[in-house]
Amino acid sequence: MESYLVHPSGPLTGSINISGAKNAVLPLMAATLLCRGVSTIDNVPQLDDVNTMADLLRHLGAKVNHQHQTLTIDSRACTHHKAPYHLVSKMRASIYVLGPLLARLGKASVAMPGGCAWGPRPVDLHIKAMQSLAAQVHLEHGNIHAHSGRLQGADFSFTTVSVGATANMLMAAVLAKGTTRLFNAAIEPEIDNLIDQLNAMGAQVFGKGSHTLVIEGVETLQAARISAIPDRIEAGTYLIAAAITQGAITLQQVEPKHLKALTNKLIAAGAQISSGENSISINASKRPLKAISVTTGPYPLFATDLQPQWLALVASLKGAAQVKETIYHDRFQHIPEFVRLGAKIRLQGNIAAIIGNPELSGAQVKASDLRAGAALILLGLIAQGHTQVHDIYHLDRGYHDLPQKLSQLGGTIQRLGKEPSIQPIRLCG
Ligand SMILES: CC(=O)N[C@H]1[C@@H](OP(=O)(O)OP(=O)(O)OC[C@H]2O[C@@H](n3ccc(=O)[nH]c3=O)[C@H](O)[C@@H]2O)O[C@H](CO)[C@@H](O)[C@@H]1O
Ligand SMILES: C=C(OP(=O)(O)O)C(=O)O
Repeated sequence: MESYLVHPSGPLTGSINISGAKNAVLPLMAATLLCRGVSTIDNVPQLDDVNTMADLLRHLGAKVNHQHQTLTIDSRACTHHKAPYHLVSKMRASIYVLGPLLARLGKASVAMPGGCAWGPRPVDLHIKAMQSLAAQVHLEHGNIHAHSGRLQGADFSFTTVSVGATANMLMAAVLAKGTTRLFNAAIEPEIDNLIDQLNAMGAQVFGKGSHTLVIEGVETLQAARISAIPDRIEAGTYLIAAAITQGAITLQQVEPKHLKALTNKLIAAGAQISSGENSISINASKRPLKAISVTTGPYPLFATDLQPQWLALVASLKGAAQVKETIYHDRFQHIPEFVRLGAKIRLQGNIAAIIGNPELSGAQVKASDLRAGAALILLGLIAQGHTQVHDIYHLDRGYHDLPQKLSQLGGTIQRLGKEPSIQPIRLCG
């Protein structure tokens, strides 16, 4: 099992480019199933999750080619409707093929993605959404089996704001007969990116950026070309890396407005932030930052995917703060690993109370999931001695060129080879 050896760094400095967003690319890839043609997606990072989705699309009959940062997906021969466990179990986002397969083939059989590293992640809203479009759905032997004639437009209200269920429903409804109205839809930038792609394919989706979406179903869609938006979570991780090391860096190829919730908190902590059209600079070198509390929430609130990294920051600063998680109440598997490094954190329900400790000491730790792994790397950059982060396959899911980008900023993390160890059970990503 490979690991990263993280060397303590001084303040990070310099400039890096941010990659395309994993969480945008995955639904964009699934949506290519809705047409019979050759689709192109630009700004696609080299990530394990992208490879997994490519393998899944190939399994369904597509030809997928990823060169440099461009993906071409030829979905003309997609006739298979089964997304098997060995692929779906690698990545929860595999559920994104449910809507497109139903819309295209009138049938889909997708293994249940199950729970993730930090606790339950239900798919009930995805299923109810498909049922509202007149699909018959039943669960058997760990699979979601769905079939339908042409899907029928309907009104559907999400009881919880769900990025994944909104995306799946959009992809199903664009080819449904009649009008679909979605209430309490997610407004994450990745949803807007998907809507742009669907409309470029000939779909009629209205209300982008609002919680109410109206979809006028069309008979067919054509292949289109779309670029994935910049990865706001990757960008946020590097901004926090600069903050934790009291550095000053610039990120290029970002969308500053997608990062407002984070940059506002960084400013409140005492960092200087300046934004260009597609760049953000942070300077955290002027004075020690203050520990600031955050509460996660759906966009445009503070992203849960930046919660472990923020928790790492406040764990290393003088002062007390709270981190409240409202999206995934159990997303705190990283705390015991932080504690190994000397962090002082008490968890009560979905609130972590932190007393900062600027004197952290390096240790052997384990990435419990993707962002938890990123947060441990950040702590390793400032802990005394070395920190070895194990189970880094999680990081390969979501951080393109992590060692190279950190090294461009003056940090050093070294990928260590496969040492004999017990193979972990890989849940849904
Ligand atoms: C590939 C991808 O884009 N993953 C992101 C996506 O995950 P994902 O799309 O899985 O997350 P959701 O937005 O669906 O989850 C939001 C909330 O809705 C609940 N829920 C969701 C679906 C459902 O059927 N029933 C239900 O109750 C979840 O338990 C959670 O409490 O959004 C999350 C929240 O921003 C991020 O952490 C993930 O990085
Ligand atoms: C949790 C994440 O991804 P996924 O939903 O694919 O597990 C993430 O990107 O932080």
